[in-house]
Amino acid sequence: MSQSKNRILITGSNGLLGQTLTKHFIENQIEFLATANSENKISYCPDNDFRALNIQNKEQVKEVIQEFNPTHIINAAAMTNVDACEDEVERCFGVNATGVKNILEAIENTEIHLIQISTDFIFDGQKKSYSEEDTANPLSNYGKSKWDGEQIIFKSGFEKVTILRTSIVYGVGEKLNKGNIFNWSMQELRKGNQLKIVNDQFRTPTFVEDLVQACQKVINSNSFGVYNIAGGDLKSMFDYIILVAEYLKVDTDLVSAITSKNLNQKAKRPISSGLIIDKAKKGFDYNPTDFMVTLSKIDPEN
Ligand SMILES: NC(=O)C1=CN([C@@H]2O[C@H](COP(=O)(O)OP(=O)(O)OC[C@H]3O[C@@H](n4cnc5c(N)ncnc54)[C@H](OP(=O)(O)O)[C@@H]3O)[C@@H](O)[C@H]2O)C=CC1
Ligand SMILES: Cc1cn([C@H]2C[C@H](O)[C@@H](COP(=O)(O)OP(=O)(O)O[C@H]3O[C@@H](C)C(=O)[C@@H](O)[C@H]3O)O2)c(=O)[nH]c1=O
Repeated sequence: MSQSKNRILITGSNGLLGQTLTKHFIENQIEFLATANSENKISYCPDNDFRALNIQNKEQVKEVIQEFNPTHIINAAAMTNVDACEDEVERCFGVNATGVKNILEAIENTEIHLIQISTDFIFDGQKKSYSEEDTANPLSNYGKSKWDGEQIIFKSGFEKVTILRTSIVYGVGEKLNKGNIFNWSMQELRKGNQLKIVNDQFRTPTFVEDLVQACQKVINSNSFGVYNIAGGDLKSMFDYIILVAEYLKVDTDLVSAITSKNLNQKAKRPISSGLIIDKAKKGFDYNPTDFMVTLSKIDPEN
């Protein structure tokens, strides 16, 4: 399928990934329809290219897909507040699992390629790093609901599906719901504020533009199956925020190490959930940007 004939439907277009996908498709003149639960929050997305879509609404999902008739759907819609998912269980599973079911039912008997975005939080963190073949054992409702979403896909037997598992997605967006640790820490450290950062959560954070490039490469190469898409380095969040301080050339003593117990987050999180990205590197030439370079890209002073 040639790229110019592609018509991409984005769900969750108001989120960080959804916004960055929208920007990419506008810049590359690729036909798209941006959809989100609430009104269009993206200043540069024309209202003509946007439709409200709640993926929990089965009929609405069917109607929008039939009308737009996409070649690809990128499901970037999710309830991503991990702690809120512990309290709002119905919405969490409704969006993250039933939403996926609704999309799958709407594309039954079509040639539409679904790209589903999933998470490192399907793992329990007992291993340091995870490949696509490792066994899931989610610790939180958020992780369970995203794993349910994956299982609905596996059980459907659909072949034109790609699951991209990613971790701590960061970048620049407008009016975002989910706070972003790197943008936030950059802002706080510049003001000279002291930060307490966990030294017992090890992650492979993902620059959102790398994730968008991965989606485009999946589309170009017709890659199906499960792929990990993340940054290249597994470090504790403390070590990552020290790098932010070094980038800013501020005193690294502003960053103090705490443990997850002190942070007192409601949902249980994996200790180490590194994602091994060799399959995507080999499969479609995925190549994440160096972390320090990504900091200069998200820096509002650049
Ligand atoms: N952020 C991260 O660190 C990580 C994210 N992921 C996954 O990546 C994907 C994108 O995440 P990200 O962009 O950061 O998430 P955001 O929280 O920034 O955005 C998610 C979007 O989903 C939309 N949404 C929520 N409920 C519904 C619904 N019922 N119907 C339609 N849209 C809905 C929201 O729309 P509105 O604003 O209109 O309410 C929101 O804009 C998600 O699948 C997430 O699980 C995976 C690993 C890490
Ligand atoms: C705000 C804050 C965060 N942190 C740490 C905790 C955590 O490891 C990291 C990011 O914090 P968050 O609360 O945003 O992280 P969290 O909600 O755990 O992020 C997760 O989001 C969902 C959607 C995913 O799918 C996961 O991949 C993961 O990215 O920073 C501190 O150590 N100190 C702080 O003051």
